[in-house]
Amino acid sequence: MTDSNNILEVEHLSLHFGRGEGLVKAIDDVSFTVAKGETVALVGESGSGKSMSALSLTGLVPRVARIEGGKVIFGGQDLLTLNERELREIRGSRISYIFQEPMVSFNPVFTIGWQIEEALKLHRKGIERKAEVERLLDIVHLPSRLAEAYPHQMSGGQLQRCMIAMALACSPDLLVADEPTTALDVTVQREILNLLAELSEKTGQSVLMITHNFGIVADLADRVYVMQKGKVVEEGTTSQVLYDPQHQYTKQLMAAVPRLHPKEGGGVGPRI
Ligand SMILES: Nc1ncnc2c1ncn2[C@@H]1O[C@H](COP(=O)(O)OP(=O)(O)OP(=O)(O)O)[C@@H](O)[C@H]1O
Repeated sequence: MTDSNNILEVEHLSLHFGRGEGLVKAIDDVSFTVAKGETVALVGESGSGKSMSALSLTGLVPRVARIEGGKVIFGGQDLLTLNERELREIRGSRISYIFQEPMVSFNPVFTIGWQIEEALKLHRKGIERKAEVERLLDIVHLPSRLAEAYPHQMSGGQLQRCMIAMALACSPDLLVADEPTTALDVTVQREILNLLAELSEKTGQSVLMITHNFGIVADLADRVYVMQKGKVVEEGTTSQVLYDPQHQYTKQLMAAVPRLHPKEGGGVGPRI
């Protein structure tokens, strides 16, 4: 059923790899929604199907993957029915991704400013690009002079901020952040998470967050879907899931989050 407040509705999505003995149901009848301005987390351990769920929105799954059924309703259309050219239009302009490793997402031989300008050329013709690059760097709290820097001249945290600026370059309706802080050290993780929280609060950006870390969920998400072996095993508002988890797997995942103050108990800690 379509709710006009939802920006994304994934319905009964299934995606398989292999056949027979080697069959892997990477996504097994998964449904979730993201409303306008909402931050939704897909959380689960490695291999639970989070990334495939995020990538299948815009057809970024490996060639050997088979979509076995379901719908991805976005902007009034089912993205699973679109061809590659149509999907390319959506990718980067209406749905943007931030991945774990910012270093591999940038071309080492061009400056950051040049690369953000290229994204603007593709998706937002007719705007003053230099000024827009400055504005985007400012949104992610980077000085405009870094437009002239090359990727190798930046720290991991600065690069991840640039990645976010790049993802915002086309004012996407949905930002998909796939483990955006996993490759960063702890204090930098905190800064990037604060930035994402600020974006969603100040600009109403809808975010789909992929994470294995319940600490991140507690800080950022409005609602949570817990995934295990390709299925959603529990869903609810963040406080429902954190404070009153129903499924044994959710309880185990929460117990696995290291606490800064183990003796205090309670809460999902830590705030990384
Ligand atoms: N190219 C592939 N060929 C076969 N199986 C794959 C392939 N890519 C992913 N899978 C399988 O699909 C399942 C879901 O993978 P997915 O990457 O979505 O998990 P995940 O929850 O995002 O974990 P991670 O955080 O480790 O990426 C896993 O069982 C994985 O082994």
